[in-house]
Formats: sequence, structure tokens, C-alpha cells
Amino acid sequence: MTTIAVLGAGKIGEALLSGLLRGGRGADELVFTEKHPDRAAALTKEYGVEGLDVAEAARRADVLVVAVKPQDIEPLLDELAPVIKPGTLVVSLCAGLPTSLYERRLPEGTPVVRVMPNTPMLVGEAMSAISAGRYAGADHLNLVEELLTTVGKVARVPESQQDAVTALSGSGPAYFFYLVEAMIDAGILLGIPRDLSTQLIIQSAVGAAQMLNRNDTHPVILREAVTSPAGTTIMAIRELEKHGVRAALLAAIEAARDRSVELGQAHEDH
Ligand SMILES: NC(=O)C1=CN([C@@H]2O[C@H](COP(=O)(O)OP(=O)(O)OC[C@H]3O[C@@H](n4cnc5c(N)ncnc54)[C@H](O)[C@@H]3O)[C@@H](O)[C@H]2O)C=CC1
Ligand SMILES: O=C(O)[C@@H]1CCC=N1
Repeated sequence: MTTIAVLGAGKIGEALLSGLLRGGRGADELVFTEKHPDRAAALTKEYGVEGLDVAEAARRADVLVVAVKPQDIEPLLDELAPVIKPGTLVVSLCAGLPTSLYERRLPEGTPVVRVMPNTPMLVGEAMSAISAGRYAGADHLNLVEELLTTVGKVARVPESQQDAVTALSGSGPAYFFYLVEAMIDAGILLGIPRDLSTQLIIQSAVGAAQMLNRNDTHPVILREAVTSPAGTTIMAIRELEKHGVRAALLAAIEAARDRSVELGQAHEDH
């Protein structure tokens, strides 16, 4: 039995715990640590998974999944370094943090795998990208891939691409939610009740996502099929182009990538 400890059971930590349970792992194979006792108690009540302190979690676990905010990593590494068992696999879900940070701060030879997941993990539809650190081998990557496959899809990427991946799929769901929010508001502008506008837009998003997921047609072809000559869609597309929406997306994703790099650099001196 492989015991997995989630260190920091916030949004992503909880999504992982619930996903692994749904995927068939027993509650006795999972533990977590959580700084806020109320939250820890609520999670234990909901999932039947035990909340521990870091030392006890490190003693029990074969895999430690770090899911604290990048800004909270230093105190966690201070706590972990003296108690981690040799050879324990560390899996970092933290935006921006390089495997070299963990390798520097934890005992020599600690295997580290960097992962960028996303919140659709909550519904078993995560996109996770994984990269091995210098001491992580094929077995470690296989184990992480197997864990994450129970909560969505997995891609293997060189660590040098992780900041870009973070900007694309890590933050990606937020861009879609933002778009949906704005489109629902457009319905309000046109006099459609909010409930109906929400239903129209969400079902359009779900249908569009399923068409994209069929993998046999390029998004451009799908968009062209909706865009009739002198019809309604092209009038909307002209406005999107006029307002620079494509350029805004390129700039937004570049800014997210830059922030991921910055989050990693903040720990370079430690
Ligand atoms: N929210 C998202 O969409 C994604 C987040 N991530 C990464 O996942 C990590 C967690 O993000 P969220 O879940 O959104 O944050 P969050 O703030 O919801 O969760 C972090 C949790 O860690 C706890 N914590 C902090 N220090 C701790 C410590 N020393 N010991 C035990 N618990 C501690 C906090 O109380 C909190 O519950 C971040 O590094 C983020 O970059 C990655 C991909 C997507
Ligand atoms: O906004 C963030 O920093 C995290 C990482 C990717 C998604 N959420």
C-alpha cells in the first residue's frame, strides 16, 4: 500500500484527496496536513481522511504532495527537512517552484516531481503536466502519472516548460470562467433573465468543449462552421478583433507565465 500525504489541504489539496478517493483509493491510504484546524476537522468529517502534523505525515507517507501556496513554502520546508524519510517521493503542485528548490532544502537525493494540475480535478477532468527533478526516475514519474490519471489527463513536459504550462492549463480554467461570466452579463444587457442567460451560455460551453474534445477537428474549422456569410457571428467576431481580444489573451497568458517565473525566483536565495 502506498500512503499519500497531502501537505496543505486547500482548494487543490482537497480536489486531489476527493479525486483519489473517487478513483478508488481507500481513506486509510491518504492523510493530510492543514494549518487551519477548523478546515482540517471539516475535511476529516467529509472524507474520513486523517489530518496529521507534518512530522507524523512524513513518518507515515511514501509520497508527500506539497499543495501550499508558493509564498508559504519556506516554513513548510523548514518543518519537513528534519523529518522526511530518505527516499520519500516529493510531488510539488506549487506554481513556479522549481524541483531544485526542494532538492536544495531537503536531504541529498530526495526525488522530486513537479506537477501543474488544475481545478477541474474536482470533476475528474484535470489537466496535469509532470516533470522529473534530477533524482526522480522513471518509476517516480510512472507513479505520479498513475495517481493523476485517476483525476484527469496527464502530459509529461520538460521542467523548462512548466511556467508556460502553468499560464496555459494551470490558470486556464479561470479564463474560461471569466469568459462565461462576461457572456452571461451580455445576456443581461440584451434583456434575458439571468437564469436563462446562464443556462444558454453554460450549455453552449459544455457543447463546445465536447466538440473540441473529439480531437478530430481544429477549433478554426469549428468556429468557421458557426460563422455564416453576412450572418450574426461574423458581426460579433469583428467586434472581438476590433477590441483586441486575441492580443489580450496572448498578453494575459504571457503575464501569467512571467508571474510563475517570478514566484520561483523569490526563493532563489534560500
Ligand atoms: N487553485 C488552483 O487553480 C491551482 C493551484 N495550484 C497550486 O496549488 C497550491 C495550492 O493552491 P490552492 O489550493 O489554490 O491554495 P489554498 O490557499 O486554497 O490552499 C493552501 C492550503 O495550505 C494550507 N497551509 C499553508 N501552509 C501550511 C503548512 N505549513 N502546513 C499545512 N498546511 C498549510 C493553508 O491553510 C491552505 O488551506 C499553490 O501552490 C498553487 O500554485 C496549482 C494549480 C492550480
Ligand atoms: O493563480 C495561481 O497562482 C494558481 C496557479 C495556477 C492556477 N492557480
